Amino acid sequence: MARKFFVGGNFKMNGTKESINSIVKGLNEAQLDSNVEVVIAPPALYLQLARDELTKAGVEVAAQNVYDKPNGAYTGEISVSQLKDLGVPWAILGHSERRTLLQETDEVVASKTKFAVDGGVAVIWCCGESLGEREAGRTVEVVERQLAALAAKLAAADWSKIVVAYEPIWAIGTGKVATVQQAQEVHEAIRKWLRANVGDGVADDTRILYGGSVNGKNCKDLAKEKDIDGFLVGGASLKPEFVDIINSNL
Ligand SMILES: O=C(COP(=O)(O)O)NO
Repeated sequence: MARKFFVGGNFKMNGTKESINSIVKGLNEAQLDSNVEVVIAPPALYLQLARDELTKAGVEVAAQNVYDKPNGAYTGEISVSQLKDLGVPWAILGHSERRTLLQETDEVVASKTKFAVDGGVAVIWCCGESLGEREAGRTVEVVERQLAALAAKLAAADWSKIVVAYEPIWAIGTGKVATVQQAQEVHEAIRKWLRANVGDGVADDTRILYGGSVNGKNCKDLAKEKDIDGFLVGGASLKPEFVDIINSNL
């Protein structure tokens, strides 16, 4: 099955009602490649606004986190069932900023991912290594460790609700994008791991996104790589060039 190109916009803890309205309006009016699946992830406080204002076919909204328990006494957490109630079909989980700043472990991320998928919310699952791990030649080892923790929780059918995002921590927010070769090498290793440990169908069908200083200029060369199926974009998703990244295959 051909993998549909996928571009996610991770707004992180940025934006106001006005700025998010403006981004959504811009997407509603933009000429977007119809062969691309687009998901934007505003801060949780603005999910309803984005959901209600978004009219563009092929563009959905995502939360930036969920909790892995049913509704209840979990102050401050984000509920899967309430995302469904709001009509939010996606969540970004395991972002390196939550793994490092909030100490989310491989197991916590895997548990949240399984809980979200079981609750009907599809997941952009993030992985990636630190600069120290890359310099020590441990990139693939780290990503495989993260994948193994995820696979241990998932049933085979769950993978159809998962998009993998490889985001080298040293490229996030730094302007230092991975080279095409660096990115393709890790994407190829991820797909190889999926083939060996989950199966051919999941390996062939799972979109693997690259994230880390993607912009309107570097996206085209990255998009040409056989195992790069799209992007998870941070800073540039807040700018008009996000449309260029969505259209990077045109
Ligand atoms: O964290 C990122 C990437 O951020 P930047 O594009 O700003 O490097 N995506 O989730």
